[in-house]
Formats: sequence, C-alpha cells, structure tokens
Amino acid sequence: MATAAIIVEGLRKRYGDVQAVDGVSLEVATGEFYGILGPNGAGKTTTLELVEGLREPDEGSARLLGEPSWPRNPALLSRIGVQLQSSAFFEKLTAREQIRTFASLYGVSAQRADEMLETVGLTDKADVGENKLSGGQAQRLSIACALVHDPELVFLDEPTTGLDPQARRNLWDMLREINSAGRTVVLTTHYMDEAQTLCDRVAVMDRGRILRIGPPAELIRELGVANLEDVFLQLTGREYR
Ligand SMILES: Nc1ncnc2c1ncn2[C@@H]1O[C@H](COP(=O)(O)OP(=O)(O)OP(=O)(O)O)[C@@H](O)[C@H]1O
Repeated sequence: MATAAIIVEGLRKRYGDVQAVDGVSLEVATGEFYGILGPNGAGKTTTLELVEGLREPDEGSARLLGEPSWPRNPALLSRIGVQLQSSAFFEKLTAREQIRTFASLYGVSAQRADEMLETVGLTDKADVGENKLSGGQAQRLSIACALVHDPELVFLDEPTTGLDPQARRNLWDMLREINSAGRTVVLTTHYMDEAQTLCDRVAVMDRGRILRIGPPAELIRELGVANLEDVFLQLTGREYR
C-alpha cells in the first residue's frame, strides 16, 4: 500500500460537558478521496481541526505526510490546503486582492492566483469586495484560496453547502481533477449523493465516534440497503438532517 497521507490515532476532544470527538482513528492513503459524514454536531469539524493541527487534542495524535500536525508544524503549512467553514478573508480587499495575497504568502505568482479565480468561476467578481460577495461566491473564493499553492493534501469542510446545483457540479469537477492529479482530498459533507459520487471511502460519524469506514458501494452492499442515505439511517438510527 502507498504511504498513508494521514494517520490518526485515538483523537479525543471535550468542550465542557460535550465530548465532541471520542476516540477517532483513521488512515487516508496518498491520492485517496476521503469523506467524513455525520449529522450536525457529530464532531466532523472538530475532527478536521484536530487533524489539521488547528486545535490541540486532549488525547491522541495525527500525522500528515509523515509529520505530526500538533504542535503546529510550519513546515506542513505549505503542503496542505485548508478551507475553513467560517471565512477568514482579509478585510476590505476585493476577490482578486484576497487570492493574490494568499498566493504571495506561499510564494505563488499573481498569474496562478488569477487562474484559480477563473477555475472557481469568479473572474467577473474579481473587483468586488469580499463583503459584497454572495454566500456561494465567498465559499468558492475560500476554496480557491485553499488551493492556490497546489497543496498535496486538501481539507474541505462542507465545501458545497450554499452553492447552487451548477456551482456544485463545477466544484465536483474541480475536486475530481485535483484528485486525479494525485492530490489527497478529505472533505466533510451533508450531501450523500456528493459522498457517493466523489469519495473512494467514507467514514460515518455520530456523537464523536466513527461508526463505519468503507467505500460507499461496499457499505451499501454490506448493509443490504439501496443507497448511502440508507446506510446512514441504519447506522445512526436517524434521518440525515
Ligand atoms: N468551540 C466550541 N466550544 C464548545 N463546544 C463546541 C465548540 N465547537 C464545537 N462544539 C460542540 O462539539 C460538538 C461537535 O461539533 P462539530 O462542529 O465538530 O460538529 P460537526 O459534525 O462539524 O457539526 P456541523 O455539521 O453542524 O458542522 C457539538 O456538540 C458542538 O456544539
């Protein structure tokens, strides 16, 4: 098996009374497209943040590209791309200025930044201020900023939430291309069709724990159900939303 891009062992994180992540272990192979599924509050975002090294775990560890992600590791930052759920733009800059600023932090050319803007369909919004973009446009800009330095490992937290169907399909195509070029992609999603279409494997999460990991088709077969939505229902005992 190829070297694992991500190795997570026994991650735990508690916020007050809430055990948000309760012993998560998983491995993602280099070049894999991996999905984390779960209802609201399952612990997906916290898990991603622990894995990315943005949050300190109470217990457990994560290794990315062979390096521990905590304590925060500056050498890793240029090799990973992180799209955050809450936007983290510089104030008062236009879309073009935002992405060029991210690009320059990574030593990436302005030309490449403009190309990324084109890829996510925002060229006609290049001169619009970040606070004047629609939710979906801001979402696409944050994804473009996360990908501008062509990272080996990409983390996306509900990347298509808030996008219209066409923008969603465009983003799927883009993520498939990135993945075909050998990049490892990890995403969280609420959309079962998205997980089923894109992911090589999914981890189904609920109440801070992983209930099952496998390729969508295999999970569907194993549980003898019609689709991933039913897998989820059977594993968690509830509707997805
Ligand atoms: N900073 C925080 N302080 C306190 N509690 C938190 C914090 N962040 C998350 N939680 C709690 O931890 C649990 C897991 O939250 P998390 O955001 O990881 O779930 P999620 O699966 O990403 O949910 P969603 O699909 O709604 O984004 C929830 O009960 C949430 O209320």
